[in-house]
Amino acid sequence: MDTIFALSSGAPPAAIAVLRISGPQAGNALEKLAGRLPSPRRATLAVLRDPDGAELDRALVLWFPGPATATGEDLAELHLHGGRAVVNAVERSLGAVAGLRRAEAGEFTRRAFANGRIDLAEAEGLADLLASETEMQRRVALAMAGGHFSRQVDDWRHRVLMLSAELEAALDFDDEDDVADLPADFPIRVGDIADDLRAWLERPRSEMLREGYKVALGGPPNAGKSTLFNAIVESEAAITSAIPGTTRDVLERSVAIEGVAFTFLDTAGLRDAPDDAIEGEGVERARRALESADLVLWLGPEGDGPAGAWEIAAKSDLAVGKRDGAFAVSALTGAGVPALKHALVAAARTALPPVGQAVLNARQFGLISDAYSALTTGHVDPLLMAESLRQARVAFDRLTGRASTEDMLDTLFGRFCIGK
Ligand SMILES: Nc1nc2c(ncn2[C@@H]2O[C@H](COP(=O)(O)OP(=O)(O)OP(=O)(O)O)[C@@H](O)[C@H]2O)c(=O)[nH]1
Ligand SMILES: [K+]
Ligand SMILES: [Mg+2]
Repeated sequence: MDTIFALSSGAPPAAIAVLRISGPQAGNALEKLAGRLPSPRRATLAVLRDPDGAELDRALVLWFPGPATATGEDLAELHLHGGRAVVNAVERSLGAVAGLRRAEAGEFTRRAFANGRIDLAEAEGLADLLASETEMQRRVALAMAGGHFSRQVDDWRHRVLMLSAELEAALDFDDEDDVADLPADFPIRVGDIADDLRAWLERPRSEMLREGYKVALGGPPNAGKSTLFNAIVESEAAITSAIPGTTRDVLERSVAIEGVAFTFLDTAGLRDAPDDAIEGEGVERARRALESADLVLWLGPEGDGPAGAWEIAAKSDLAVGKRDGAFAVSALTGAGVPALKHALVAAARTALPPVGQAVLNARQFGLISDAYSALTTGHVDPLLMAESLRQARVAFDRLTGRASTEDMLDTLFGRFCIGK
């Protein structure tokens, strides 16, 4: 097993740069640079020297003997002065120690997983935590990284395992030529687990957190969609003009409002007889975008928008289309825009997971669905039921990584930066 090292803090220059070393040679490497091995788990001031004895830096060093460490291996940390040349020089000296090499992306975390320090669901949560950009993403990722979901999966797995064991016992006990019956309370107990799974399947999904709450602006040409879009995303992203049919492609902008992630879509004006084939294609794309959105802001005639759309009375400064039940906004003066944004945040929050609640990503959703299908087949034959229970257990094992493929691990750990 190689010993790996990498810069685990941000890019220099910075006040401090943290280099991590993990693996069987970590202690040896630290001793070579610092002259001696400090007491475990105590920050110690040390002069680091290269193999020729020349001073590299004066640094805080930490020594964590394995296996009770973040990676499950011997681990050392060097807190250096965060200059590019300092980091380069120390990395050069580490590279010269036999058995040491630079870490690949996510390799520290992968070792933590391989050594059972974290499970797969926690690793996924960690990846999301590092990638999180909004307050809401951070909180959900933290809940996943904290093992809440993993504990839940372990509970399901344990319950299914108990049922399997009881079933095996019942099958063994039975006469060879007699047909065994399911224990009486079985359907109820299997159903209880299935109900739990369904509750998780009904939760909002993590893609929604990552991509944000999707809001599309729709309506006839010149309704003021692009101008309102620009006002909401606070940039001149879309071209606006007095010419109907200005917007052709669907334009996307992701922004966070009050800590909630949104993706806004500006679309071509809908009309039945477009000027040309290009506008016609634009109208097609607009219709698809409106269908795909979580919410549509409709800037057209009352009742003409898609079901569930919010009616927007745009250009309120002109006092043309004022009407009840519609948001009056003027993208030109800004009137009504803050109120609209506020209402959007409230709507997004109800559609997004509550604070601190863990959510499923696409992979987890698929596996929970598999387990759910296996447990809702309604088998009364004990042998078939035993097989269903086994299938559910396989899905649970894949969730926490008890059973996982190399491909999947490569994909997951490749998401991390080097040094994590
Ligand atoms: N007075 C006033 N004019 C506005 C307002 N919003 C947009 N306009 C004008 O309305 C015209 C059309 O605006 P756009 O934002 O291009 O309208 P659109 O719905 O995106 O149009 P298409 O992309 O062609 O479908 C432009 O001349 C804008 O300046 C507003 O709030 N008040
Ligand atoms: K226009
Ligand atoms: Mg437009």
